[in-house]
Amino acid sequence: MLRSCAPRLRTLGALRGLTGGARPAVGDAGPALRLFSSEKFIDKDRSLPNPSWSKEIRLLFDQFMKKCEDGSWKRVPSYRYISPQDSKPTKEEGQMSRARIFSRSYDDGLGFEFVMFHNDVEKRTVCFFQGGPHLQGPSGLLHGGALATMIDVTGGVTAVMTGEFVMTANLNINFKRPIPLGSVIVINSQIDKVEGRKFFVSCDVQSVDEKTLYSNATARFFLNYIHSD
Ligand SMILES: CCCCCCCCCCCC(=O)SCCNC(=O)CCNC(=O)[C@H](O)C(C)(C)COP(=O)(O)OP(=O)(O)OC[C@H]1O[C@@H](n2cnc3c(N)ncnc32)[C@H](O)[C@@H]1OP(=O)(O)O
Repeated sequence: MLRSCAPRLRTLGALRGLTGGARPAVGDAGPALRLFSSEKFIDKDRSLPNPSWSKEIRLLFDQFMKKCEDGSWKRVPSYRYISPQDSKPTKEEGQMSRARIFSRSYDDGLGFEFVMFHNDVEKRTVCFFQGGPHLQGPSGLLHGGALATMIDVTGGVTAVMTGEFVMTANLNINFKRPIPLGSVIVINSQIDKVEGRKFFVSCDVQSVDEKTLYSNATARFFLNYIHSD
């Protein structure tokens, strides 16, 4: 029986519903923003171009927004918070009142700049990602943990759009080639199989011209039941 994550689940389900089947505005997840608005607080959808986006990621964005016109693809909105309850300044004191989604915790251009598009029929998600200067690992290269985060989130979104609220059970990543910091990469993620509450996902990470395979990964995401006591 789902309890404490029910509101979150409802939200994710509703968000999935919006992106999965609702009447979407062209390429958008429909009125998803309303899910995150309250009288005082409207969380900004961060999966939209901002001045830090390079020409390359903007071009990819435009290409996929066109693919959304027939409804086969949907742009996945992305916010600093995962549910309306989080999106309003929480009543919690101290540090926890500042909790937000890790991959949306940097100012524009400094960290994770990305946009995802999901295809419900093909059960796959494409993420265009541009890693900012605060994600540096070895000099001039993207930190492996930053790439792992994007693989985790992209795979998680692929499962969420197919299932409901998920938790990552494991993530197996092969780092094949270093990724120049600031470059745009393409993360392709798909559901390989679903066994009960387990989603088996595979991802590959390529350069935009598809000439370089930077990484490949497999992951398992679990529908996260909160067992009744
Ligand atoms: C639109 C945008 C929205 C936003 C969308 C954003 C998506 C965000 C995605 C990021 C998500 C995260 O980072 S989540 C944060 C990182 N992950 C975590 O903190 C997860 C911590 N771990 C757990 O909560 C738990 O271990 C679970 C939920 C993973 C599994 O617990 P459980 O459900 O109790 O499972 P349990 O009964 O132990 O085992 C059930 C079966 O699964 C198997 N199993 C259990 N763990 C594993 C494992 N790690 N790898 C393989 N198999 C496993 C067991 O062998 C057993 O097999 P059998 O006997 O059935 O054969």
